[in-house]
Amino acid sequence: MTDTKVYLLDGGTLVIDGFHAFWNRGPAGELRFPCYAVLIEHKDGRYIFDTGYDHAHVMRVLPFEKPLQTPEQTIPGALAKIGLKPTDINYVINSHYHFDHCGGNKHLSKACTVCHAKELEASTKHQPFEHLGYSDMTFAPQLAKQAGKALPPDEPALDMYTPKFETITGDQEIAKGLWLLETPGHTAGHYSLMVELKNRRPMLFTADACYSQKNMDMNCISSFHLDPTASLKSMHRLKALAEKHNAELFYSHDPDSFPNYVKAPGYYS
Ligand SMILES: Cc1ncc2c(c1O)COC2=O
Ligand SMILES: [Zn+2]
Ligand SMILES: [Zn+2]
Repeated sequence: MTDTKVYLLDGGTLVIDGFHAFWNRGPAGELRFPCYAVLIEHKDGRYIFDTGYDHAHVMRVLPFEKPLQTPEQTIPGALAKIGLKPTDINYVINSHYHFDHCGGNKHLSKACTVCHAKELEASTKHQPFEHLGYSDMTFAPQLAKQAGKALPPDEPALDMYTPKFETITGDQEIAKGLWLLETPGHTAGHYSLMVELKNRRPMLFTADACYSQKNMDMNCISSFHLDPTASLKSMHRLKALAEKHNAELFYSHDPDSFPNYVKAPGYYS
């Protein structure tokens, strides 16, 4: 059996204010942080966990987040760096459907889509204050049309149901050693991912349940959440899971840790 490999695909950066990164703590001021996708080469297929943001979408809807993204930091560009095409991806799993985690889904036309049932529902039926988060609906054009949500005028729409769109609930081992773990609060159906590997400690990808090591150390959640209390509980769950499984935590938006992460074409196995 080929060993599972994990590639981190650099997706460029965005800017938010320090009071968004560290809710009600700050300090204020621009904080530029990384976005990335996780590619897992597994014996059962190629999985991508989160797909970063679409530059054109951010410039249209949230230009104040000052996106910086080179062609190599798009999903097609990042995959090309390791000799793959978007159509080589068999599964795309989103931790949640905020625009900075699903902007690249539209390229993955041959991938089965997997998400938490509550997250799919939230993508069109959410609180008014979540409208910016759920502003990129290119991962689910059919749902966007039904909900009267905007889609880009000038690009071919993905068929979200081809080859398959699957919703799940609860903690699930979706393939040997690939664990989706419920960490709600930031959004209704937020998932974190733990990958068990042959030659190193498990990798526990927090997604937006914890932006950075500093958030964890300060016991301080980020902003943009649906339920702050649940969000804090999920951050504590991640800390406990990391201790229980001796897993290494990989944060979604940590400008201090990200430079030390091995990025594609390098990989973890
Ligand atoms: C990076 C970022 N910026 C804005 C929002 C989110 C983000 O992750 C989620 O909901 C928002 O309004
Ligand atoms: Zn988010
Ligand atoms: Zn995010």
